[in-house]
Amino acid sequence: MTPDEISTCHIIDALINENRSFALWRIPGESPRFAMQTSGSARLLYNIEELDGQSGFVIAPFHVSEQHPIVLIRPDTTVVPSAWHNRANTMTQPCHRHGTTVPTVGNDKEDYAYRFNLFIEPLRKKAFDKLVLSRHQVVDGQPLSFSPAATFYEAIKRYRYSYVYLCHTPATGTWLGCTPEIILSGEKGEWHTVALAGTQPLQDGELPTEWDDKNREEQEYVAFYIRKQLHALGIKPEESAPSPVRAGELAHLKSDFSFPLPDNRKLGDLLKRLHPTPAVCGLPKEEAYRFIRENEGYDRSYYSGFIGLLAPEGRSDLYVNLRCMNILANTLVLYAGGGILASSEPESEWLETEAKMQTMKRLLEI
Ligand SMILES: C=C(O[C@H]1C=CC=C(C(=O)O)[C@@H]1O)C(=O)O
Repeated sequence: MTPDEISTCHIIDALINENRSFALWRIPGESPRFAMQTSGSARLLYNIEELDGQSGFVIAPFHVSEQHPIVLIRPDTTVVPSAWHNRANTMTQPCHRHGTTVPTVGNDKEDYAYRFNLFIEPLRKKAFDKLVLSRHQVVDGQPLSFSPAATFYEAIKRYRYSYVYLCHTPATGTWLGCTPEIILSGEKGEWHTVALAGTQPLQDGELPTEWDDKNREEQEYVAFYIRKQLHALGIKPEESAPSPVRAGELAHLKSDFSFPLPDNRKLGDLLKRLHPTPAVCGLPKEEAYRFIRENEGYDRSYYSGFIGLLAPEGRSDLYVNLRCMNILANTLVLYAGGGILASSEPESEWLETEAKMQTMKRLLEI
């Protein structure tokens, strides 16, 4: 890192310790951007539609609750403050990191196998077409020198094709992630979303050319759902055929949807329709959502929610919060999941969640 980057990292880590509301993010192919709210508190919302007409940096959970509200940072500065500089330099160790509570129930292979059996049963009985089963892993004992900001800078170098962010608010605590999945991006009359699903490792660093039926089917469920949601709004999107894309050391199948929007002040309504797509939830949606919340055995918190800049008057870039971690004092909570179909095998699904968690672990060298 350059001396400038090192000093920026000290400042950003100090902002976390001071419990400020800010976000640092990098859209693929662009330079990092920063936004912070210095006066007043970030806005807490309890309904996705309330995002209509709002602008700011959003962090929304998988399931909105009192404990996990939608948080909207309304930035009044986009420059990393230098006023913290001296203070940051005199700090010898991080203070308590504010955050959400650590989910405590099961994160091991045995628990995953138990949950897998709960999920596969209704899939085999055709009560669901698809369900996404996720898990978390608690990593304790981070060295005092662990720097969220330095991890962000490492991530932007390593993951060129992912959206990388570091965000802190008093309500959400600190989150960092590297996600490949857009939920909604665009400006003026040109909007974009994607159907992303199906996973394989890169083969000798290259995108795989062969995709089996299970992966194709998994991705088609997401595409089907997005098509249906857009059609219900009278939108006829242009849709590309699925093709493989990179996400770190993994590859997924993705199809792109491009469409105009009659009213950019209704982005909350559209997000409410899209979230959660079958890339993180399942089909049929409402039943799958309920099933996951009742049977997954833990609260996903902000994992598999969405995150990013909402700007109805400018450009919005919102992503599904995947390949992420919640950074707590001395503890990290990592998250990953995968789509389960009736044909899924527990061992390969487990290995897929392990591979997805590696996206964060590689940054920690653990
Ligand atoms: C749910 C996750 O990934 C989704 C996105 C791409 C591929 C997926 C899959 O193959 O299962 C998942 O739907 C995750 O990373 O935790």
